[in-house]
Amino acid sequence: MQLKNDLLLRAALGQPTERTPVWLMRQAGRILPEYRAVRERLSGFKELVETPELAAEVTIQPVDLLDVDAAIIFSDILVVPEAMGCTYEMIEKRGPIFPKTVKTAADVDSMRVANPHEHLNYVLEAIKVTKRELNGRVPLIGFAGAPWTIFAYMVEGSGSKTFSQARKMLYEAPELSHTLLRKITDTTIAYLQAQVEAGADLIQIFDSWAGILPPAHYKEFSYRYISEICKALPNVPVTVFAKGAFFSLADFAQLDCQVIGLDWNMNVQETRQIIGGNKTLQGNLDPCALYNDFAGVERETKKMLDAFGGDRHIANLGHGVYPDTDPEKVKCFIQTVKEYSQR
Ligand SMILES: Cc1c2[nH]c(c1CCC(=O)O)Cc1[nH]c(c(CCC(=O)O)c1C)Cc1[nH]c(c(CCC(=O)O)c1C)Cc1[nH]c(c(C)c1CCC(=O)O)C2
Repeated sequence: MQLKNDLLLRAALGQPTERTPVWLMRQAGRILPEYRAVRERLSGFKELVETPELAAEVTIQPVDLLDVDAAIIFSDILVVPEAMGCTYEMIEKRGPIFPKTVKTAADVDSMRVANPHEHLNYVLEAIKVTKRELNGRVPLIGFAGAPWTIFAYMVEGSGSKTFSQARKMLYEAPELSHTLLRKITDTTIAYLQAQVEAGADLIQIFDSWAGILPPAHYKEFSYRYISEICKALPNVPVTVFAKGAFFSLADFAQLDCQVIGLDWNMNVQETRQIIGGNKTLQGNLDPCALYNDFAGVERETKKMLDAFGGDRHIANLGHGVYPDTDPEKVKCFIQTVKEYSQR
């Protein structure tokens, strides 16, 4: 189906746009009272993720309420370990935990390469329902975690400041680590290809825990698998967002992907120089800039837009929007991008 607003796709592919497209990582979620209303009727986060009609409803909420230029399918990166046999629980106000972690050769052996049509069909259904209900208003972004970030949760068993259990495994058992990363990568490739078949218009890979690895480990245990995933998705624009991976940007310039996401620590001009002119950059306002008053939000957003200079840019935050952000400030960010970037 023809998209009515294809700014995101054109910007990703380096085609001219009348203005800079804008969306927010984690736009579907707790910042919206309308999301919390849906969520409160349910047993928990997983019921929402696993019920395609409800997932579609909250996916579309930010398009209706915030007027963003893209929808991102409501799901989580942790559905992948679950499909492989490592189930998660989402604990209110604390985050995810995995009752059974993956550490030994027997644990790794017990993990399966998931078949997306069998083990993740609820996400594919949610994409189909969302595409139907969006009716071409804006593109739909599909996503998955990078294998290293998924590995980190499976081994650690929860969020962590250091993920020292996961990093320890890379030193103690590098081959076993690769065996697990291989299974995660194979699952992720099949899953993302299925998302594209189901209707996803662009794919984003989240490497949320990129920044905790030393550069050599990053190259060996993360970058090479991301590179493989990009190569397996030749027919759709791909965004790689690796938080904290400033040390790997020269490698990222070589990826078969169209867009590189910047976190708020990354210097825009330096990143552009390293990446070169053939990729689009996405980002990178500090999520905390949205705690400013309205004039401050406007000022910081304009500064960010000036740094990117208009072309080959998708406006976003440097990481997910924080749950206690005032939706009116989010709207101010979006409106400022739309008005100030008019060409
Ligand atoms: C690391 C990571 C996770 N999940 C995700 C990442 C990568 C992006 C990043 O770095 O932020 C990705 C994610 N999670 C969610 C989305 C939905 C789409 C969107 O971006 O709007 C996306 C893209 C929903 C969610 N995933 C989660 C919520 C909150 C759960 C709730 O409704 O109570 C939502 C809306 C829960 C979640 N899921 C995860 C954690 C650590 C937590 C708890 C802390 C938190 O809330 O941020 C794992």
